[in-house]
Amino acid sequence: MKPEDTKIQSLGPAKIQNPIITRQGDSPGFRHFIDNNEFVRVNPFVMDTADSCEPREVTFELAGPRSKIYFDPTKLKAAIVTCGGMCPGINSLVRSIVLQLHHIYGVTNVVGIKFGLQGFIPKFGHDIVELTPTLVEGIHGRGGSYLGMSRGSQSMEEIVDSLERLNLGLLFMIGGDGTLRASRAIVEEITKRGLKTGVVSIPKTIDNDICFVSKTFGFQTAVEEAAQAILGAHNEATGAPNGVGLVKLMGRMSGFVAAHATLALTEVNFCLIPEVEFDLEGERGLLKHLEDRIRDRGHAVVVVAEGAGQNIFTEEDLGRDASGNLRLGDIGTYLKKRINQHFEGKNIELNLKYIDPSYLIRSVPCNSNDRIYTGFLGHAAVHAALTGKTGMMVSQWDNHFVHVPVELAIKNRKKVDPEGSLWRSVREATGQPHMVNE
Ligand SMILES: Nc1ncnc2c1ncn2[C@@H]1O[C@H](COP(=O)(O)OP(=O)(O)OP(=O)(O)O)[C@@H](O)[C@H]1O
Ligand SMILES: O=P(O)(O)OC[C@H]1O[C@](O)(CO)[C@@H](O)[C@@H]1O
Ligand SMILES: [Mg+2]
Repeated sequence: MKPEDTKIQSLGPAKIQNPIITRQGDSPGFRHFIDNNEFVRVNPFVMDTADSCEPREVTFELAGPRSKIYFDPTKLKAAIVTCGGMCPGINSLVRSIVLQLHHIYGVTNVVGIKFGLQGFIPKFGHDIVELTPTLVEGIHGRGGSYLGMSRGSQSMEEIVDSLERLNLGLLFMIGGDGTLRASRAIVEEITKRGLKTGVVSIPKTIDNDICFVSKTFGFQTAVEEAAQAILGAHNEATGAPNGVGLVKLMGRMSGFVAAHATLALTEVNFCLIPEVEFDLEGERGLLKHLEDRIRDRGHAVVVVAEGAGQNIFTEEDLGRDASGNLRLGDIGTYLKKRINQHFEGKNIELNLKYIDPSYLIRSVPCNSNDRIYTGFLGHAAVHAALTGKTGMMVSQWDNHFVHVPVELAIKNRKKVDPEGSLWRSVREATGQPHMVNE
């Protein structure tokens, strides 16, 4: 990676004194402004979590307030949109952005776009909501999404028409990889039209699959919920003769939720994720190992990420969702059927209990750590946006809050490295072998 790859796009020179200076004066804690040339060097070893992001010395622009800003806060109108699937902490993040805009910068004209990118398209008829501190006061304790979200492709021209019609100077986009791609397309259209509207994104996904983000907000809460399902599965498995608790967890292309939830309880005997191939049949297959485990210990817990074992369904074309994401074969119910058949065939009694917490892990209110985290992200996003930065996302990467060009974030998908320390820990905690027949 070259140093210019981490350079952040700007709307123009920042010439206005940051109102923090007049509002807060020269008080301790408010003295430090980040110089635009302040970059932090990140540990190249953490790169191994970002699939094929080369492990080289890399620096990112440090997040935080600048002494000069680009926008005049009294004339600025900003909007927030939340896209894709839900994630714990979305409301807390929206609140953090609104309060930071109002109280720290004096930007009082803030609106919320309802139901993701649909909200920009007039034919859907969604209202634009005025986001005031009073309105967002209590939303951080709520699960779900106050603004609503959606999938589905929308015309970039119509979206930017809306930005113009609404007279927006700033757009905060909260979403996953698809949203980051959409933000890039919006910035392209804005640039084509010569507009001065900034677009700053905040990465959101319980899958935790975005490059250059150590952990997405809400991930920790989702893992906590997933761990509850595993606890239930373990209780069921130990409470019946030859009990098997089978848990399916979200994780389309990356198995971070399954891997972390497995480590959270260490009651799991087999953890299956999209990044690691496994066979069902044969001497080294899952069924044989599960049978051995049941014979030895009389109970077992299996965790499967929804994107695992998709090679089984290659014959079926399940199509794509409205946003173009591949639809997955249902590995959970498939495994349930195949495990039951296997034990029936061997005449071994089996009590399999299937648990699919599904949307429960992402629609709950976030925990305190994720609330704190969304607070930091919201503050960092507002600081960056007011300075005139665009085409970027804020991120915590290698313990620093930084600015990452969207272009760089969407180059790859972050995945569990089958050769890395996370997967090694899972293997150690479960004791599961490499389940592929040679
Ligand atoms: N290449 C693209 N260009 C323009 N818009 C896109 C692109 N990819 C996705 N989008 C739009 O971005 C929005 C969000 O995308 P998507 O539904 O894939 O969710 P996401 O942001 O990836 O979040 P999640 O974490 O839930 O997957 C959708 O409205 C989708 O149509
Ligand atoms: O059913 P929906 O809302 O399209 O979303 C499901 C997907 O969204 C995620 O929660 C995040 O991308 C995935 O884990 C899951 O596959
Ligand atoms: Mg996505």
